[in-house]
Amino acid sequence: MRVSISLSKSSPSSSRWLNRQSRDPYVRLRSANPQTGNITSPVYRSRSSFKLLSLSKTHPSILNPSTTRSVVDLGAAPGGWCQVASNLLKKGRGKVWAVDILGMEPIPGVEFIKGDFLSEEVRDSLKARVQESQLGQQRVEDGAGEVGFRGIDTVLSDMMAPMTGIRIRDIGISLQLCTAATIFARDVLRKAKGGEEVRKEGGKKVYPGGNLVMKFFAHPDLDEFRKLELDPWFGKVVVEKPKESRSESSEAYWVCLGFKGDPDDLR
Ligand SMILES: C[S@@+](CC[C@H](N)C(=O)[O-])C[C@H]1O[C@@H](n2cnc3c(N)ncnc32)[C@H](O)[C@@H]1O
Repeated sequence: MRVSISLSKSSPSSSRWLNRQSRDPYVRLRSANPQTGNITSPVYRSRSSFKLLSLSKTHPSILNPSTTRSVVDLGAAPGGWCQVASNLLKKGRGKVWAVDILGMEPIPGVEFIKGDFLSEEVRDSLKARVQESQLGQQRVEDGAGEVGFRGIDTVLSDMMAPMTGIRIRDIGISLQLCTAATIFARDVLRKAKGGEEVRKEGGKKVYPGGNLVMKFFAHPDLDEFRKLELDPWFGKVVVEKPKESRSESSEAYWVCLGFKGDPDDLR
């Protein structure tokens, strides 16, 4: 049996989607030459890029060209967030490690692993690569000697599996992905050193320690997750719904600033 997909006889839902895409300013902006405004090949690979640009404008410490040197991007394909991160860090000496179940075209300065982040093997491989690369770099900079793992400056997670429309299931998947990303982030993020103070830069507070930016879907179970698993571990946790995120979507982002480490060790 041959199955054909036709855009000419579109179903009501695909017409709605096409209609929405044609009216979406961020879909158009994605393809506009920043100098001329003419539509060319896409500047960013995804509409999501504008969400990260917006989040980093509000919270500059998550991708700061002079202080951020290492970024991990979870659920990275097709690569919009990686583009934003590697562009912002270009002036410094930043490096990005990215993971996705789907493949991704290469981006300079980004090391990509194709795999399911829910698999322990994939998480271990990512962690090993990050640690090895960072230690290698420090050995060169410090002229060998005893060097430790400095820790990652920012972990980003825009991971989301395709929505099933069954709310309880979609929330369950979101919780599962957030749990995996949080456990990983706790393992690799740079920890604030004892005595390091919150400082101000450009009128904004900068919390010592690494940062985690993570997509979630609004639900009381996820509020509970934040209270138990994020708030005690970071200097500050805020919920952001960038204007580029569609209002009909219940997605939002936790911006977790200043990783403090295990609250039990701090008591
Ligand atoms: C919203 S898209 C990310 C878009 C990306 N931030 C960008 O700007 O191009 C969500 C991504 O999460 C990925 N994803 C979902 N579950 C995953 C998993 N278990 N492991 C790895 N990637 C996963 C999907 O394959 C998808 O590419």
